[in-house]
Amino acid sequence: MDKLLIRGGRPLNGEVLISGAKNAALPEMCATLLTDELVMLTNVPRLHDVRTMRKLLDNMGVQTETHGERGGMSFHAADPITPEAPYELVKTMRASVLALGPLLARFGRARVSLPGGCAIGSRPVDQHIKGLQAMGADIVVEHGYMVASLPDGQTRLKGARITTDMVTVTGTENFLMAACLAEGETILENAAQEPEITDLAEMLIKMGAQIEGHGTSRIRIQGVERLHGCTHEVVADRIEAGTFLCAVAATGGEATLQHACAHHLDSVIEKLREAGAEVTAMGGPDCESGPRSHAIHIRSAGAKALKAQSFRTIEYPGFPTDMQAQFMALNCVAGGASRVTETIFENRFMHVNELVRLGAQIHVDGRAAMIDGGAQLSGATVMATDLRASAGLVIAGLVAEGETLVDRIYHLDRGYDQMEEKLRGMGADIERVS
Ligand SMILES: CC(=O)N[C@H]1[C@@H](OP(=O)(O)OP(=O)(O)OC[C@H]2O[C@@H](n3ccc(=O)[nH]c3=O)[C@H](O)[C@@H]2O)O[C@H](CO)[C@@H](O)[C@@H]1O
Ligand SMILES: C=C(OP(=O)(O)O)C(=O)O
Repeated sequence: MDKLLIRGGRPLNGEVLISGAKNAALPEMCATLLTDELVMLTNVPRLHDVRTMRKLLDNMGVQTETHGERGGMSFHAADPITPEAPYELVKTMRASVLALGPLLARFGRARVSLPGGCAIGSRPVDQHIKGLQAMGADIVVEHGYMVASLPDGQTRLKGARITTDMVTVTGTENFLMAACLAEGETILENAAQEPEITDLAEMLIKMGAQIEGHGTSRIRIQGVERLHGCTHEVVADRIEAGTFLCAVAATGGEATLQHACAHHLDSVIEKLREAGAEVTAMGGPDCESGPRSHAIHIRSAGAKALKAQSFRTIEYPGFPTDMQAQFMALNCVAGGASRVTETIFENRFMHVNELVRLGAQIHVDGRAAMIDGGAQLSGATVMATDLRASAGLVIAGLVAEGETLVDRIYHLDRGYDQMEEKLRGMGADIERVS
């Protein structure tokens, strides 16, 4: 099993290229199931989850191919397609639930295993099921599978007004994809507003979908009979960018994150600025022109010169839960006390015990973690427990004195594209060991 060996205490400097977003690429790969024409994605990140999703699509009968160095990947879901996502392929990946909406919309039936993914909470899919049922699907859960079909004589889902009990990212994506091929109008109330949803909607519009209001809490979709092929560039990964920003803030240094869009990270950047780091957005106020014209510059005098910041995780545009562990690592070494409240997932503090092993001062009380900053971390062997927890431990290792060994980095490989190469390129002493 691979581990990361980090010798801490070096500043990070230079340039780093931010990859396409895992959380946009995965739904967009599923969206290719909505048409029998060829779909080309570019800027697809090289990640374990992407490879798993590709295997899942291959297994259904989709013809997939990679193209060139720049993350090009084509998908051709021509008939016959087996509308099934088996447990063996989906057990490590939550995003597999995103196959349900497109399969049901195009083929009128689907059999999708209940998903796995990071162990950060119970993560039910009741809202997905309820929403698709509102669109006329019959769905039963049996033997660990969601088995979905349309009533006899019905060939398409029906448009519906769907109001979810809470804001759900993959739920919104499933309904959005399903609604594109449904009969009539679907209105999604309480929709998630994450940039990855906007990116997915823009891809679907290129495929011929009629969508309005994406990026707001009310999305309106007019169903069409068929969608066609398109070429689409995956939006930059704001969480990868945020992770590198926290790493540079903690170690000190000056770096430019190419292709990253500052606007997608407003809540994190505001906290970094309040902490005392200098962060500059480059390439305009929004990200509509695509990832390649944007960058973020950061300069930090190092954690000792920064002030720890309290925050609460909340849906976009609030502070992302996927950045909680990384910013907490920064708070451990920046000066002063802070409070981090996790409101999205009930079990997303598993990195705390590992950070404590490195010398951090953290006390957890329910959904809040109280951190006494200014810790002098010292290297140790720590265990990665989930994707973003792993990233938090890497940041802590980069500032800790001596050697830190981060074990179980298969979690990290699910969602970060060549993280250690990128960090090494910025001056970190980090290597992968078996
Ligand atoms: C592949 C992907 O894009 N994953 C992201 C997605 O996960 P994911 O889409 O799984 O997270 P959701 O937005 O659905 O979850 C939000 C909250 O709603 C609850 N819930 C959700 C659906 C449901 O049917 N029932 C239910 O109770 C969840 O347990 C959680 O407490 O959004 C999360 C929250 O921003 C991010 O951490 C993940 O990185
Ligand atoms: C928790 C995450 O991923 P997933 O939803 O795929 O488990 C994440 O991206 O931080």
